[in-house]
Amino acid sequence: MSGMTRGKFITLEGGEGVGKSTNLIFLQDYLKHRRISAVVTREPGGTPLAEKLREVLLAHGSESIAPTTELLLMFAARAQHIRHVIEPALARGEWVLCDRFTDATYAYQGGARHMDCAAIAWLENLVQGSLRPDLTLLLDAPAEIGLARAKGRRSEPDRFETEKRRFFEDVRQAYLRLAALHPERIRLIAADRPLPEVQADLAASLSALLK
Ligand SMILES: Nc1ncnc2c1ncn2[C@@H]1O[C@H](COP(=O)(O)OP(=O)(O)OP(=O)(O)O)[C@@H](O)[C@H]1O
Ligand SMILES: Cc1cn([C@H]2C[C@H](O)[C@@H](COP(=O)(O)O)O2)c(=O)[nH]c1=O
Repeated sequence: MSGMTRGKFITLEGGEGVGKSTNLIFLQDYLKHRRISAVVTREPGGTPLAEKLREVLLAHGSESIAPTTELLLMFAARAQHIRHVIEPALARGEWVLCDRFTDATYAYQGGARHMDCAAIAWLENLVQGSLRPDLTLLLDAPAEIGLARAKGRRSEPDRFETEKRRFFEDVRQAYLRLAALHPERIRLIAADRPLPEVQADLAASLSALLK
């Protein structure tokens, strides 16, 4: 048996354009300065097959994707990601910084598509076993702020980004309910502030795990 200490699993969550990708890079640098190697990855995606599923999930196609199909594809991608990227990295003692994970499924498929949360919980147990994030950093901002930031960045909105405003408000409320339900794991961080302020809070949250 190896005496290797298992790495920590950190997820970043929040609605569209709140700053997850930007701040993942910041957190990777923060850890690097403390000599902690971290794998940065994302969902849906993170392996070649999971990235193909991401393309299917985000593309506009002639055939609409049923909510159940969407839910199952999210978990199919996650199963690959856990098996080929997340678990091996944690077992090697590396940290994993992941742009979205299962809280996104509760927020988008549960909160906004109104899929049954008990079904999501069943799939979560099937696909993840006992794997849960050690810490989740939830970036919170009014939907219109995140959508405006995302619009400024990309020319073509993806399948989710063309949903109606109500969808993103439901996503935000579902995330806030998750934060209230799991205060021991989820740190709520106001993302509608200048980046240095957001990053000071992120660093403080992460530093608690380094003690
Ligand atoms: N606190 C902030 N203040 C102002 N602009 C910000 C802030 N954080 C991020 N941005 C900018 O907003 C845009 C979206 O940020 P980013 O791509 O990191 O968001 P995201 O949450 O990863 O988006 P998506 O959900 O679409 O993947 C980028 O142009 C980024 O530079
Ligand atoms: C993991 C996960 C993601 N989604 C949605 C949320 C976003 O709209 C897209 C991913 O694109 P982004 O670049 O991260 O914004 O997928 C979801 O609906 N359910 C999930 O479990």
